[in-house]
Amino acid sequence: MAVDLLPHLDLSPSLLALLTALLAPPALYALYTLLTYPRNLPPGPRASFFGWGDHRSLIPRAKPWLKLAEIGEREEYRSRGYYTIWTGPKPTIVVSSPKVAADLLDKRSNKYSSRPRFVVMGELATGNNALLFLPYNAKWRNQRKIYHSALMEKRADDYRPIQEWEAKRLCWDFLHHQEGLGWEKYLERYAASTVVAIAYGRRVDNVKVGFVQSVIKRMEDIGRANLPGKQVLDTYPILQDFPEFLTPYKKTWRASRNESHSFWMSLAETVKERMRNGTAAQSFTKDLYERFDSLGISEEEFGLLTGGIFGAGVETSSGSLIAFVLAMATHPEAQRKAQQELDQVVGSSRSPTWDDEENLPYCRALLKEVLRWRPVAVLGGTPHASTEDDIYDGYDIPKGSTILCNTWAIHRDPAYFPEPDLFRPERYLEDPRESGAMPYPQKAGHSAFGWGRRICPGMHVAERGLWIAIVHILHHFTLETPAGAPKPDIFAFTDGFNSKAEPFPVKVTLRGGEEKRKLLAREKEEAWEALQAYEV
Ligand code: HEM
Repeated sequence: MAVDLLPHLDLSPSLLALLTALLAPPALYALYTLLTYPRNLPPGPRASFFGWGDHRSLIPRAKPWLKLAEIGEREEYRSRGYYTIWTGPKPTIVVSSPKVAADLLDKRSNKYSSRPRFVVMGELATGNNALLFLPYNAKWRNQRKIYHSALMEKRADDYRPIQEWEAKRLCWDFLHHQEGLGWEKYLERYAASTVVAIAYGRRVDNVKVGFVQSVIKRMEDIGRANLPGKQVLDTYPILQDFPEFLTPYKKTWRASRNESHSFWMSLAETVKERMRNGTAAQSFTKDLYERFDSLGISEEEFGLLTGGIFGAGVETSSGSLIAFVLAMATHPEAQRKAQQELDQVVGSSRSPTWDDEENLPYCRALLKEVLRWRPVAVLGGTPHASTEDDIYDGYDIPKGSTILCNTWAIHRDPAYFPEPDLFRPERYLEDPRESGAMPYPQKAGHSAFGWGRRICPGMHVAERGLWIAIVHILHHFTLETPAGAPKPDIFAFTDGFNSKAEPFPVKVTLRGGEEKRKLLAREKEEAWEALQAYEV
């Protein structure tokens, strides 16, 4: 009798049959995969359970990029710049070298532009309709084309006026912050307002309003849910096929999907309402409503596309601006040089404008260095997956592998960025051949916006928004650590797939006297008037 084989467990035959039915398919699948998998994968740390699925215990749930970077630093992987780990039935290739990331995701983007299977966020929570989690398929291509048409470099210029007006409003906020904590909320408001204006043609005067808080919370939840190895369902998608009574969470995620859809559509509805009464400002949502019939998307895709801008753009932009303030508070020399350049080019009687950009190379380099020094999307945003078997550098990378680019490690590779923790905009002005640094394989000089065909479609809008805010702040204020306060810790960053600096106190000093104050007041009034078109 089968039960006698397990004398200590008093299992009834029917329970045993049920257990066998449940466990046999995954066990056979695991065995099949183990036996048929290529042996010649890029080397990686040993996993204890027959090399199977056990690296999750090696990688902490909090800030995994640090441990992943540390493994990449080990003697045996350092020169190669990548290694294999297992967090489920498919291998994950962790990349910490700029060259390898560019070789795979940029140069071979035809093979490396998909996503791993995201059972939770992709299938259950968004019904395979959200661009960020979609595999490389026709639906993804269609959505990507829609984003491209609205956010490409030329179209990004259309959003410059709103970014500039909001930068003036931001300066007004900074004028009223003397020293201490709490200044981040001004940057969060700026980021939310510019991004929401692009998405829905409405501005945000206070980040505490319900719909903004709701999106921020949603993004934090996604961030937490989306870290590698965090979701057992993503690790073992086969669990998804288990009957509903064994997987009650499916119901919860379905409810969450419906609730999200209603939320995104309620935001879009406000645009429709204003289109009806002729008061809608230009926005991505308005544009999509006008072209809806020719777009070939469902209503759910529509809600996720319009909400996606909001979701993807706010936390990333504000986190980058917070990193900028951290850099200024800890590297006064860089701040002084940027201010000198601004004083020479702009003078003190006006604020910088877009026309000044080409004459401000140091400020442009400073923005690049912010994005390099403390990238918000520390693990490259969302991992890529391969859609074909490949051989790289003599190693097999089988179809379906996850490619996890550890941007934190990539941006700290000393061969490309000597003394990587130093904030040094000069890196972007020096000839790499003279400075001894290797030329970065991506044209931008950093990978803060990702790689290849999945590269951030909002990067042009984002860069413009960061640039105009940064030059306004630097031109009008000096940022420093208040007297008596400890120097901020440049390594104190939050967890989540978008990571930002932990709060630290800052002293904000106006660069100039009464004339400067009057200039800021006047510009704020002008901006305020122009922004009325975006008030709801
Ligand atoms: C400083 C600000 C931003 C940073 C650092 C950033 C970074 C990133 C990164 C690293 C990715 C993943 C790329 C990859 O998979 O290789 C990404 C994807 C994405 N970003 Fe951004 N982003 C920013 C702002 C924005 C803005 C303003 C928008 C919209 C207007 C946006 C929309 C998106 C979308 C829709 C995706 C998904 C693309 C896809 O999966 O095909 N982002 N972003």
